[in-house]
Amino acid sequence: MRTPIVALDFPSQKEVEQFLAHFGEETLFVKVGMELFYREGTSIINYLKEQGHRIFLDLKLHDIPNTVKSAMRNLAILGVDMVNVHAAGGTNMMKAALEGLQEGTPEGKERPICIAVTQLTSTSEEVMQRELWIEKSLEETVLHYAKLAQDSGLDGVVCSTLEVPKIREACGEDFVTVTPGIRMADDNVDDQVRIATPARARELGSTYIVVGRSITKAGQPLEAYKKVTQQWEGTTV
Ligand SMILES: O=C(O)c1cc(=O)[nH]c(=O)n1[C@@H]1O[C@H](COP(=O)(O)O)[C@@H](O)[C@H]1O
Repeated sequence: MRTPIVALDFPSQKEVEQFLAHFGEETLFVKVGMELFYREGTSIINYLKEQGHRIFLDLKLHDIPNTVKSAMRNLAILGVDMVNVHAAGGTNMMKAALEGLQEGTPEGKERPICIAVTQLTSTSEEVMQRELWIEKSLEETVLHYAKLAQDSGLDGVVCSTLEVPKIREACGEDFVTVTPGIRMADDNVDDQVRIATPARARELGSTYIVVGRSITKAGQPLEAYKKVTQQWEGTTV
């Protein structure tokens, strides 16, 4: 069964527990980001693991290679399933991230999947060119960063669904594409720019979708989760 990765963008464990209570015994693939991790630290990871959830720890590391390597060694010890870096840190940093993860992964356990953020889904081509002084098109830039990530040995990238077909073509079917910026047709767009529905993400070939507010801010989170999952699985459009 395909499950969306649910972004647990909550201020503390209390709100996480209230949210997860809607799901009863069901285990999810969840994402812990900066907001929650900076408040609760590693205890939130241990709590979610004890409940049987799979975890994407989204801390988007971006620093000098030595610092990223040491940080990744510590994240690997936590036993999470997926971690990420910013591809803008360059190939030496991405290779160092992988080395740190390999060193920190406990004996007999699998190394967490390591992916690189290409261009945030909240970034438009116009802003990227005007503010960041990247002159290429957004699609070319994302594709270039994806190739850098692959050359560095990473398992995949975070990108928008819109860039997935080109990445698949260039990097192959096994290269993981994790796509946030997912919205149901009548949802608020909020701060996202490069968005798509779960159905469109399936058509375009995303490996995983990340869904936050469409589920976490819904009046009935379980219902919202089911609707997203059905579109993502292709049982509804
Ligand atoms: O790395 C990420 O997860 C990420 C990368 C990106 O380019 N865009 C993006 O939205 N995200 C994360 O995905 C989640 C999207 O949340 P919603 O916009 O509420 O669905 C947030 O937790 C973001 O931090």
